[in-house]
Amino acid sequence: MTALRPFIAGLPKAELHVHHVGSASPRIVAELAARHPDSKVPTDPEALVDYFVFTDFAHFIDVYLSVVDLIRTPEDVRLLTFEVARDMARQNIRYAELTVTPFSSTRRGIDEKAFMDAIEDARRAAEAELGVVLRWIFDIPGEAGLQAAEETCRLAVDLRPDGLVGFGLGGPEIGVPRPQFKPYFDRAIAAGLHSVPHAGETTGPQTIWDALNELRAERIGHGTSAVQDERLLAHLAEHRIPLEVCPTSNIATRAVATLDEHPLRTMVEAGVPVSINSDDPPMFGTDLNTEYEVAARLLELDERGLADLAKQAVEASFLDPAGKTRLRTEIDAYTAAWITR
Ligand SMILES: O=c1[nH]cnc2c1ncn2[C@@H]1O[C@H](CO)[C@@H](O)[C@H]1O
Repeated sequence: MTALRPFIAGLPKAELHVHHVGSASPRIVAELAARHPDSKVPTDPEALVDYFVFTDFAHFIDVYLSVVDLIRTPEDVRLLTFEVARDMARQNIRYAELTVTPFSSTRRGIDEKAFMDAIEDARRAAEAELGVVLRWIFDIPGEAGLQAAEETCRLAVDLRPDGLVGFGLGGPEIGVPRPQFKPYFDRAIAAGLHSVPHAGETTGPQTIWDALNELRAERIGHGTSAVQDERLLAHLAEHRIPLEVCPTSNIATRAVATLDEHPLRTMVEAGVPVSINSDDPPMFGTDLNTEYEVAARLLELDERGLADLAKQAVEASFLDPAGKTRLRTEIDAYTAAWITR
């Protein structure tokens, strides 16, 4: 723990890149695993720590999907979503755009309307009872192909829950070229959704160019390999396209070898807007507060620098202008009070 930890813990924060099922705490995962004993997921929270050690990105996705398989009823969905918000409230996360993969649930037989009701019910309860504002990004699980794309697009456009703001693309990048998803992103964008695909997490900068040019990305999930292409960094900086950076995730999935080699600093020095995120926090043994500590170390930030980072996430969010102003004001007031205390 660093000296900045208490400041970070109380800092009002927004999180833009965090997966729904990937946010399930060990307690919830263990509870669901006990409920569904045919699963290979351990029922003991301690054994889960070992289960969540990944040999590479493909192994991570296998483990992730085994946890996805524990979510089988609308009540599982509602419980998971509300509990995720509870963990956010404990960290003073005021606003989160949660990446939800409805296809994973509907293909397992959860009724699509019941699924939407479950997340919306949890969203309203989280706002009223915990003061956490949730919004959804529906992502295509890339490994499931165009059928998943079609289904995710249909669910997003036709069922469109009130909290839905964005359309994304997750999963592996190797063997899953971004351009094939263009028609689905076109439809989602025409329906008023923001385009936020993952790109450049496990493949090179061309994937990020494809996300920008073909999928009209407004933000990039990860974008780690952008630093391999100076022209791309300049483009992201000039067009103010933020990267959703998740440092510990990149180490856990072995997308980046060590934290000291993480390219966050190069991105910031190139003038690219960034937000700091936890991705799948319990699976990576982290949380957003820890990611802010990591960022403070990599970028050599003090309290004001951290407050600026928190405000960059607000800026990059899909909150309405009044909501952005409110959260920015809260961050400034908190920081001023801390510094003059
Ligand atoms: O870091 C990540 N990168 C890509 N996909 C991820 C990550 N974390 C969780 N998912 C999830 O993996 C599933 C399979 O495609 C999707 O549900 C996606 O949201």
